[in-house]
Amino acid sequence: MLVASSLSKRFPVGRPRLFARARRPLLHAVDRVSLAIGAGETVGLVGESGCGKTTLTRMLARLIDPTEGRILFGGEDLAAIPAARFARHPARAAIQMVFQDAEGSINPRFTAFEAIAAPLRRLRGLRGAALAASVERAAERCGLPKELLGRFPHQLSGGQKARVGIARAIATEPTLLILDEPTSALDVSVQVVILHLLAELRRALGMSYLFVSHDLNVVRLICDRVAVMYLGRIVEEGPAEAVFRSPAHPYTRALVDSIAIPGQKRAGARIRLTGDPQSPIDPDPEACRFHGRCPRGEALCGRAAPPEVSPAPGRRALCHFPLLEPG
Ligand SMILES: Nc1ncnc2c1ncn2[C@@H]1O[C@H](COP(=O)(O)OP(=O)(O)OP(=O)(O)O)[C@@H](O)[C@H]1O
Repeated sequence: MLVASSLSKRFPVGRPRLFARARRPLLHAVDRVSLAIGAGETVGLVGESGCGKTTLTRMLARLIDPTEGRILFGGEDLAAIPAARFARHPARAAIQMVFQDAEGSINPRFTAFEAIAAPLRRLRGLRGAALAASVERAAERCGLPKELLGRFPHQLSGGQKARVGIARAIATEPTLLILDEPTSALDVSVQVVILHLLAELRRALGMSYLFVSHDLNVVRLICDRVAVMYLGRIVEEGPAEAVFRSPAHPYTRALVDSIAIPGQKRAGARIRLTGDPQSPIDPDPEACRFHGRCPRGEALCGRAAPPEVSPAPGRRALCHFPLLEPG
């Protein structure tokens, strides 16, 4: 349904140069990422802080412009439409985002009703009774009683605010929902309820999800496929269950080793990460980004970009020395 290919985002950093031709250093936040999200599919996106997850999701939702690459959606390359113009594009209603911080993403001066109504007004042109009916339908789907719609964010609990954020995102009946750590600011018990709500909505409305999370156990539970990011690149991708059971990339192995997976024993030695990641500023294009931190790394990894290997059908990893044995 959505196919991103070779998507990159580079930010100029450091002080602007006196001479326009002198190049500023570039921070490679997202580097040649390709990712497909099928209809009705839930794809998880994981990786440590600063690896580029938010930048990638913001490009896919066309909140920021990619430096290069394509985003095919509904037969059109969305990357070719400037972000400023995308605000009025029909696909804007079809791709919606749910943010981590429901509190910060809802205008404190808006009631719950107004927050949910805003995208319906802007993107669907609804007014009056039709607008009220759509707001109430979205709220009801998210388990928000009508009586709460007149309240301001500070008069709502964390769970209720999360429901407002989700209701606002589904109000325009999107086909793709991008969820950026949607439950990480919530208490554990509320997280479970919201995850159930999201699963139910996906089934009822047939949406696709791109689900960004730090919580690998949640990703494993709810995602069909998972993409693992490291320093701007997707280093491994495949069916969530298979990737978590037997990671091919040493970085994925280290991530999986850092969590306890209920009911699963690990064979072989654990991989523990040491050292700091490389700098994302003007990285060496001829080296693996994980080189220096990778326990399987050899001289070749610092000299040659890693090839894409396929450890099994539907799986891919970027590595010179993937772990191909079953975990
Ligand atoms: N506007 C910007 N200008 C310069 N650098 C930026 C900008 N936005 C993000 N970055 C850098 O891009 C890299 C990726 O950041 P991003 O927020 O996408 O990571 P993330 O994986 O979402 O992290 P987190 O999980 O902490 O939110 C980081 O090194 C960050 O400092």
